[in-house]
Amino acid sequence: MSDAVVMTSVSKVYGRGGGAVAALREVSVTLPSGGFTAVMGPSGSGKSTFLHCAAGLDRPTSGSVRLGGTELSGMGETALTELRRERIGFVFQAYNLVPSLTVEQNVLLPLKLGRAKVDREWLAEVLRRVGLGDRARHRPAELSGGQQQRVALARALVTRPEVVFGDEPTGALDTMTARDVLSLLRETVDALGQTVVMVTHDPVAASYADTVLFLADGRIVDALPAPTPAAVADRMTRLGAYA
Ligand SMILES: Nc1ncnc2c1ncn2[C@@H]1O[C@H](COP(=O)(O)OP(=O)(O)OP(=O)(O)O)[C@@H](O)[C@H]1O
Repeated sequence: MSDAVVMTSVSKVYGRGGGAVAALREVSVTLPSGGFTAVMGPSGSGKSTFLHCAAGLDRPTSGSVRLGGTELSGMGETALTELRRERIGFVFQAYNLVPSLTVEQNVLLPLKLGRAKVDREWLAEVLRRVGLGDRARHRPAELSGGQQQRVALARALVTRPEVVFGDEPTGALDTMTARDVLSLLRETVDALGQTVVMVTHDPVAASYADTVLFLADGRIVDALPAPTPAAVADRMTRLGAYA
């Protein structure tokens, strides 16, 4: 397995002087290509900061982040924006769909913005995989929350990104719908070899991953392969997350 993301001694400090907060402290980790990694930890442990630094949405204060061999630190804003658009997919808790556009137009948005050619066959396959093959001309308001998140996932996949990053992608969904979306993420890893990195608070959601990384106070303190919901919840309890 090659490496999708390699972080070396990544630190992130917000603010300065007495009010400075160290959100990440010397984090070094390799996220394997074709793997599904979940990131958990107590509130304020640095999960979002980790995801944002790994995905080039935020810059570390020090350390190195490499995506498929490309060093992100030192890249200019324009190059970084282009890299995110072409090589990374995002799924957030809020679906961030454009209400006036159809499902298909929303999914095609990253390609239009990047002036990239549309591969109609791949578009059809992505829509079919997320179960929206017959909804291409619908608008977001005509869809359920779970369906809207599946549109967001299709939009993330359409550029064939090296990594899909999810920040609480199922946070706004009810339990059954969340499982649907998680199964779909799992399937993109198993069937398409997609690399997925997801921040979550939910031990059940984390159990869909190959490995769970645990953050505490800005450090990776544990990694759990082949996670079960019970094992994840147990580690979280030991980190004091549910105290
Ligand atoms: N823009 C910012 N300015 C200052 N401090 C920040 C900023 N963003 C995050 N922090 C601080 O950095 C630390 C890590 O925050 P982060 O959002 O990464 O944690 P998290 O684990 O994602 O938390 P949660 O689970 O509550 O979303 C926290 O102490 C937070 O208050």
